[in-house]
Amino acid sequence: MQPVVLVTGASSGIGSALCKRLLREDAGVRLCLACRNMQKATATKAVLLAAHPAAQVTLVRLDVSSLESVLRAASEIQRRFQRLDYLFLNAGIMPNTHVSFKALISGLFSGRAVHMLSTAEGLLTQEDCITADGLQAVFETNLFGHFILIRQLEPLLCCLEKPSLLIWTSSSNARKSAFSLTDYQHSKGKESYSSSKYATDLASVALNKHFNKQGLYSSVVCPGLVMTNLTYGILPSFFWKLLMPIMWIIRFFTKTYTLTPYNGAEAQVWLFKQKPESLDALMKYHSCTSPMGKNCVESQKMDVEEETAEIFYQKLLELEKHVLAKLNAPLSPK
Ligand SMILES: NC(=O)C1=CN([C@@H]2O[C@H](COP(=O)(O)OP(=O)(O)OC[C@H]3O[C@@H](n4cnc5c(N)ncnc54)[C@H](OP(=O)(O)O)[C@@H]3O)[C@@H](O)[C@H]2O)C=CC1
Ligand SMILES: CC(C)CCC[C@@H](C)[C@H]1CC[C@H]2C3=CC[C@H]4[C@H](C)C(=O)CC[C@]4(C)[C@H]3CC[C@]12C
Repeated sequence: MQPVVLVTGASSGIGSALCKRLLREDAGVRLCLACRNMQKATATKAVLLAAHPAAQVTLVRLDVSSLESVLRAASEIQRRFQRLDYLFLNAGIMPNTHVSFKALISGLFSGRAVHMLSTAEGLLTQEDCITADGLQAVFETNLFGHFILIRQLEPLLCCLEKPSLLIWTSSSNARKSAFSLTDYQHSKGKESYSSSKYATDLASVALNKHFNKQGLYSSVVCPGLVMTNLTYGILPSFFWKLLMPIMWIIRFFTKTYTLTPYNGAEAQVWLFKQKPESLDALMKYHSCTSPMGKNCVESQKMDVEEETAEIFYQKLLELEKHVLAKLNAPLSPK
């Protein structure tokens, strides 16, 4: 039986490149693109089919920042498929981002310049907003909408005979100090992106603890710095034009400047080829690119305590109960 693969945020950037690469790896995969914008999704599907005319590619409408949309998409997916082998939790936002040029300039002359340029530590702040569900938008999009999707799709994901794999797109911008268990939606701070990506790392660790015995595994990837709509949104386009030659030079100092969506998807494609049971729950898998453009995957231990991951997981379950009750929806599908 050909594997069934669902990719959220497949309509552009890393998600779209991932879909192309998965079909190149195995033209028989049954790909489902879960996207909020069906026009963009249809265009991506057409590009995929142009390269692989016999491929099985379907679309499902999914807005991870709307719980109603997540529930609707989950029941549609359950209607279409009997199981899911890989679930790529890739959709994400980094809205209204400001760069601290003061921190950038002083950082460039410090011993931590390369670290700063690969993690953006101390450089970025975001203005977040509240969704129609009453949740912080970055938290709901990057983490919680995906968490509810997983919970709703449990019947398709949990099978002892044939394990399934969740693959979260995290970031090297994920930072423990940006996250707080008492404000896990990051309503009070200005680093909602860092916080939400650290939250994905915690969630992945906790999901492994709770679901490995049911045949479901979870992993985290870092695509590196990739030029996509998300990054182009940070600065005006003329700035990026000026910066591009510098970005290629920075590649000589760090492997994390993967720059193209194709390169950024390296770790996701690598995970697709691994046995879920063979992966280490506490590792993060990084896409890396050499100055000459050669790709590889490197693993690094996450800065996560299992106890914190468990407390956070219990908080997510509480929030799930609360929001589903508000929507009159059952906790898990029949
Ligand atoms: N670019 C980078 O340097 C890095 C990116 N990442 C992560 O990679 C992931 C992909 O981002 P990237 O490819 O860079 O950026 P893009 O903006 O190109 O892609 C983001 C994707 O997520 C989708 N999306 C956003 N919000 C929602 C939503 N509410 N519901 C459903 N889909 C949504 C977008 O849909 P639409 O096309 O409709 O906008 C798009 O397909 C993100 O999680 C990002 O945080 C991590 C590290 C580095
Ligand atoms: C090229 C430099 C001389 C100037 C560029 C300054 C900034 C605009 C960028 C420097 C570091 C960049 C980032 C680093 C990490 C990325 C992270 C992994 C991610 O998930 C999203 C994008 C990044 C935050 C990215 C954004 C632009 C920089 C801050």
